[in-house]
Amino acid sequence: IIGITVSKADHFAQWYQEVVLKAEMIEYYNEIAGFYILRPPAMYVWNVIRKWFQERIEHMGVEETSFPMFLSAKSLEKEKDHVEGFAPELAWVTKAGDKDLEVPVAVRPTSEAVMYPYYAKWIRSHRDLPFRLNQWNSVVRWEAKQTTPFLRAREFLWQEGHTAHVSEEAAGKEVLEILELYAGVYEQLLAVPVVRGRKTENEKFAGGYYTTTVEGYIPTNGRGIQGATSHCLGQNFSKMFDITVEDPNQKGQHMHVWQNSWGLSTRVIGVMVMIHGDDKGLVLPPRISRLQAILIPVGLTAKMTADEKTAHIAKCDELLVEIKKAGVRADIDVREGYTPAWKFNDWELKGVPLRLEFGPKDAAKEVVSYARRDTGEKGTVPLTELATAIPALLETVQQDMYDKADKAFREHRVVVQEWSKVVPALDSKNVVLIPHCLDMKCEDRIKDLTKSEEQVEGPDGQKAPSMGMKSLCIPFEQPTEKIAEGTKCLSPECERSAQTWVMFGRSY
Ligand SMILES: O=C(C[C@H]1NCCC[C@H]1O)Cn1cnc2c(c1=O)CCCC2
Ligand SMILES: [Mg+2]
Repeated sequence: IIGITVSKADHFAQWYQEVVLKAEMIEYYNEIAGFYILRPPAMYVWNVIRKWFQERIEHMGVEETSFPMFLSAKSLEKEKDHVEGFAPELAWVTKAGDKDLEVPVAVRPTSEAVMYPYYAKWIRSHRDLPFRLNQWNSVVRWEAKQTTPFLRAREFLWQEGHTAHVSEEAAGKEVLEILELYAGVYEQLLAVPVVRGRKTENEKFAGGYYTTTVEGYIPTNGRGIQGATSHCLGQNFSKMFDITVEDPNQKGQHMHVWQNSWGLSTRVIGVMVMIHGDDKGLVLPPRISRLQAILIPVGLTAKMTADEKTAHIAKCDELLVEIKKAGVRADIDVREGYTPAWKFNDWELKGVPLRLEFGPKDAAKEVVSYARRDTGEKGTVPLTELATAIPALLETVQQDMYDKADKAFREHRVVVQEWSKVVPALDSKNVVLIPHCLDMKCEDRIKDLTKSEEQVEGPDGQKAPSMGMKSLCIPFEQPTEKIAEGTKCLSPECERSAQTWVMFGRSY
């Protein structure tokens, strides 16, 4: 095994591809471009997320469903106004065997059009509300852009929640509850800080009413990245699909239900890899790592007799049993023919949060030596304290990983009130908070005005002029700095008054 051949700072895109491959999270599906195989280390992360999220939405009263993966052109027709933008991404099945299908069917890119005709059938009375279904599945979007593992694939795993409510308030409450769960997936499981906010009109889901989002930050290139979205659809889809109930407030009247839809995908794994990884490879937060600690016997030199070696390994096995009994997902590496140094590199590449070493010297001192994967810090734990010290150490790693990422994001989230300072801030890997008018065209112009000649390596590894900045969100938590009365939108071409602070940045 050779390690990562490029530095994260200098060749981020290549570094990322090598890490996900060599840490055995991903295999390229070479038959067809844009598809990836998720291997056990990645599926383990996804399953921890799924269990955590599933338990909490069940607690909210969301039930699970499974709809067909194909949709008819007819039902897509209903969404035509906002789907046309997406049409190029639709994959179609036109034949079965050697026979053409009478009517071609599309592979679901998302399931609104699949599900909502049945919502119209099932939801009749306001007593059926709130109506809440979620499905865990995969969707296909035939991306034209360069694909990359986890972040942009032509098929990805996600969950898609689709709910119906009697009022805008009830829908709005759930939008935020779900958004907070998405923030929890990032902050509590992946040790990734996110900013919660609302998408601007430019960036929201076109078919919806408003979009709330959790936004991440990649320190290596200073880009923002959308982490997950929770949309209020308003009554747009219930009008398209005629989902009505009798109006509880007006006898004999019917009302269109208020709907939400919310999704989180395997993209979250890519975000975690990009933020925490280093030049030795993957760095996994303990809470989502299949293996939290790897015990490596050391000091088994030629001087030791075979019996002494056997006795030492037996002692290691005892320690492993005790560590696992304490709830730690641990294993031992007794592979023959590999040096401890080789093993250290291999497990560092795979991102195991804690390495434990046990040799004759440790045995004599009645300690286990450890090395943290996130900071490299080394130390020892008395054999008598394994059951408490190892879990505590893992919790410290989890928290320290979060704190480090949170500090990096906070330090690179800067309030800017002079236009001339914007591009320099972006070029210094910041996202910016600027007073903005919220006009869509003004936002488009800002993207053009902030392209800079500086050649940087894009996600595809090619050098290109750095892109202009997009709005990432209107943060719910606004900067403490007030926007003084009469303040104008920061764009040099805009005379409108500023409405609010908007977070802008170069992004994925
Ligand atoms: O998928 C959504 C909205 C919604 N879908 C359900 C989960 C939450 C949220 O993503 C938006 N969207 C994105 N991308 C596409 C479509 C689309 O509707 C439809 C056509 C193909 C590409
Ligand atoms: Mg897309």
